[in-house]
Amino acid sequence: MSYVDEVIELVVRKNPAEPEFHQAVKEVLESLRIVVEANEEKFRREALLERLVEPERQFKFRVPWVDDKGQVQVNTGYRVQFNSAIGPYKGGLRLHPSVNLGIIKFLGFEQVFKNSLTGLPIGGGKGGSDFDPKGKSDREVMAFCQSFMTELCKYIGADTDVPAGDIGTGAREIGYLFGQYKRIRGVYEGVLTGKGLSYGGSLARKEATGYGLLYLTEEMLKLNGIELAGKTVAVSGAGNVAIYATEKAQELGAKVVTVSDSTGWVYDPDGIDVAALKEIKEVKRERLTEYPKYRPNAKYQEGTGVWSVKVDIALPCATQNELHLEDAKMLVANGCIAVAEGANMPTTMEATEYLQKNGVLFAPGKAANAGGVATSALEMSQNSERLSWTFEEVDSKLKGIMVNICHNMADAAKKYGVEGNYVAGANIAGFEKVVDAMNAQGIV
Ligand SMILES: NC(=O)C1=CN([C@@H]2O[C@H](COP(=O)(O)OP(=O)(O)OC[C@H]3O[C@@H](n4cnc5c(N)ncnc54)[C@H](O)[C@@H]3O)[C@@H](O)[C@H]2O)C=CC1
Ligand SMILES: O=C(O)CCC(=O)C(=O)O
Repeated sequence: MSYVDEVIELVVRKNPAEPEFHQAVKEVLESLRIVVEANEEKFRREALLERLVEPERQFKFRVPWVDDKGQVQVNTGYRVQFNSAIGPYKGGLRLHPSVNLGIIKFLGFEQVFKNSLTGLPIGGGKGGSDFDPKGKSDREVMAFCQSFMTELCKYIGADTDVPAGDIGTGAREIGYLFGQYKRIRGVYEGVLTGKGLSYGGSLARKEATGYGLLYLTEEMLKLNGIELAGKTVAVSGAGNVAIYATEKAQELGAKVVTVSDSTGWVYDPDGIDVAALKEIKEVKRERLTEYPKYRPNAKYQEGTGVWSVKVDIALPCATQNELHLEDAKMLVANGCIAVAEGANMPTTMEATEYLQKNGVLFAPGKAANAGGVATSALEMSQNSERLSWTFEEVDSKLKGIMVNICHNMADAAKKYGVEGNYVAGANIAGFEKVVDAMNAQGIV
């Protein structure tokens, strides 16, 4: 059995009931086959792949808090510190009822390669809880965040592990978490990113993942002789990534005609009204059922359906495994030319293969959504030098980083004889730097 297959089997055996983690490992290792085979003896002797798929450390803890009725609630908290070869652990905190250890591990594993691709000195980690902020009062969210940080603060710090937002963790949650860290540890430091602008946040971090996704998409199209302007786009999700992806796509001359949330989706033939979307989701925290009140031509429907619309470009920006083989078939049949992942692992492996085989340009999440964590690293730099950069400064650095990532993934694919396979290119380019740093640091 090949070394890659042995390690995939080991991961499944050692981590049963973690299907998302298996999926992420398979996707990465499959595309590293060419590189691993060329170095098989050395990698095997050094157990390189076994070390890559085993987190350096992981924490699981109780999070008790009191709800508005005086009832004690108990959630489970997680932080997985996956790999620190190239810098302090870095990655978001997800607050969603579906969170379990396997989900956090898949996200942490992806983060290692994504962070490497940014070219910045950040290792990979991820955390979160099965707490659901939806429908909770501000006081309840604060009570949860304070309890969560009371435990988490023992394991993180500006030079060790720097969490940030993810699904369910936005500016409000980051504020409560930061306040509790400072109160317990007594240090004012850049221990979290995605902070508010009045206490150490960076301009453009809020916009960064969505904007970065469009910078990379535009560059990928350009490499293939195609223009973004004038294209029709389907976006899924209606959270942080989806909102700013929609905003930037329209600024660059494309038309976004869909968004979705966990209960339904909107089709707006005139192009999504970003101001209305922000009002509904960021200000009022309402459901997308409200959208047609702002735009009478738009249609709201329960369930899923964004991938059935005829578009040139699809940007999945909601959650993992939201774009299946049947969706990929509809996109191809409707003439879609490119898919770029704003979310983490939103496309199933079968769907990805189908899209690639049918000539659709495919940018994987670890490259396409790296703008968020890259700008978090820029926030860390600003915190270290106690300075704040302008929006334009951060945005132009972000754009440079995304254009670089695009070229690096394209070049790596070409170098290894799989030109145009950006999944392989991104995995290889991310892997090479991590391996180089791991090798230099001995067997750790
Ligand atoms: N916020 C960031 O900077 C980054 C986020 N990501 C990824 O982007 C994706 C979206 O994250 P955010 O926009 O930050 O979160 P968010 O909490 O702001 O928005 C998530 C959106 O996805 C929808 N959603 C969540 N679970 C769903 C489900 N099971 N079915 C259908 N819709 C669902 C929600 O209704 C919401 O509209 C996630 O995969 C996240 O890991 C990746 C890189 C950075
Ligand atoms: O900004 C960060 O540190 C983390 C972003 C994140 O969680 C991700 O890239 O998936």
